[in-house]
Amino acid sequence: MKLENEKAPEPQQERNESGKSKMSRRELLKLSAAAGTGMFVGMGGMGAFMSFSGILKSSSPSQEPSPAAKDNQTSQTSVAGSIPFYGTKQAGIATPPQKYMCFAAFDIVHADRMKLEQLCKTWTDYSANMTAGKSVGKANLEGLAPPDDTGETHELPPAQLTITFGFGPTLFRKDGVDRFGLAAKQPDELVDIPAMPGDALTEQESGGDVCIQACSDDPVVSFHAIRNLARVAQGTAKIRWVQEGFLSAPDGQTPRNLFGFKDGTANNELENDQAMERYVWASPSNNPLWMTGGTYLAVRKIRMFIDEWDQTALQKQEATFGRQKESGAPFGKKNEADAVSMRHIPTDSHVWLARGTGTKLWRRSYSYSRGLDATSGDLDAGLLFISFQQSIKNQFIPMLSILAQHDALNKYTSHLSSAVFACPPGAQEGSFIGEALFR
Ligand SMILES: C=CC1=C(C)c2cc3[nH]c(cc4nc(cc5[nH]c(cc1n2)c(C)c5CCC(=O)O)C(CCC(=O)O)=C4C)c(C)c3C=C
Ligand SMILES: [Fe+2]
Repeated sequence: MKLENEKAPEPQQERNESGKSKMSRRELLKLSAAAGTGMFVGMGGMGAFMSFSGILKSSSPSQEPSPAAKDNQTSQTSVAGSIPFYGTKQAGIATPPQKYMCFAAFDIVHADRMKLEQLCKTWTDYSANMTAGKSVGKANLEGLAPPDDTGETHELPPAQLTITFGFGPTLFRKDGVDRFGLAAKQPDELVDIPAMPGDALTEQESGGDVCIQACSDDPVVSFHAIRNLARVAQGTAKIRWVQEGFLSAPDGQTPRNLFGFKDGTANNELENDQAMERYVWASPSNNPLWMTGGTYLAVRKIRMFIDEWDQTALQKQEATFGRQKESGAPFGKKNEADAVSMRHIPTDSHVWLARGTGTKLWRRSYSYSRGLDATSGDLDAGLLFISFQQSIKNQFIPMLSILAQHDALNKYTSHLSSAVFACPPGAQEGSFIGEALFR
């Protein structure tokens, strides 16, 4: 492979980077009862690496929030175990990953800009309530209409629920049509991912006008969020594709993917405001104003052939990633947090290739399982890969392209879904998600 002759960015790697119901779910339940109702350096122009400290933490209610989670605590009273929806940045991006995710891509089913705007208002209101552990809509206790809230979370705490919105390229222009008069506002960064070698994408499970990522520490809470946002959107938007995901790790440790490897380690290098500004948050210099404080989300549903992987020798597994399985340490090092030494890892390994691009992504991926693949008799499982970055064009696509061509991991994976979204900044109380886009 040609890249073997490339000079790896070794010196930089070697640093020691030692209608609004404001009722709580409980209150609603009591009322119901009373009523009798039950690149390689240079590729993206980003060669510098940031120093870092600390390790990626899985979430827990007692945990010190990340810088972005703090942003989201400025304008709203915090309920125990909750992450406020309102804030300068959307929650669910820099927020330490919760245990369960439900991700949905929606199609807007009409071309009425006012209805779209109204939906964004309603989604904002619903999201603020759900993230605070409250029910949505009206209770309809007289029983003549279905309750607005579907009810499955009534006694449950908010479980650190975050709800994150993104706008896809087709919201701005679809088949050459500017359905909502938003075409002029499409950011240059919001470009489609081109076809990659080895892609096995299906159109029905790719793209989408809007995405919603609901993450929490309770699978019912995450599902309920997407279900109720879809329910209230009826007639305006419908789910195009959806995927649930899970991850688990002891507090303070990096979760492992379904190949048994710690996944997310290198996010450490972005856990400081300077690095997040450089690699993740949209740069004001080349973005429309409405994206200030926003970022870009790339998602790939990637099947992992776990049956074949489980027949693969440990040495080969480790060489595929360039990290040790047990400790997560890079080759030639002892600890997970030790600096990667490029000369110790195979040039077709996942880490060598991803790191060699010279850029960084903020990854927030979840494992998924979809039962049995009836044709092969194998488990149908994989990774809903999600990353946030400043540029789809200069960070995500170049990296994906290198990986798609050369990654040893490709023998064990297949990409099934693909989409990109522009995630606007957070909404302030009294405003709504994406408001600046419509002004
Ligand atoms: C386009 C970007 C990436 C895709 C697609 C991707 C798929 C993918 N990754 C793993 C498992 C691991 N990835 C790791 C590191 C890593 N991966 C990417 C990007 C993509 N991964 C980056 C930018 C990095 C960091 C590289 C670095 O700078 O060191 C690791 C190693 C541990 C870690 O740092 O997280 C693992 C393990 C799978 C299984 C997968 C598709 C199914
Ligand atoms: Fe990866």
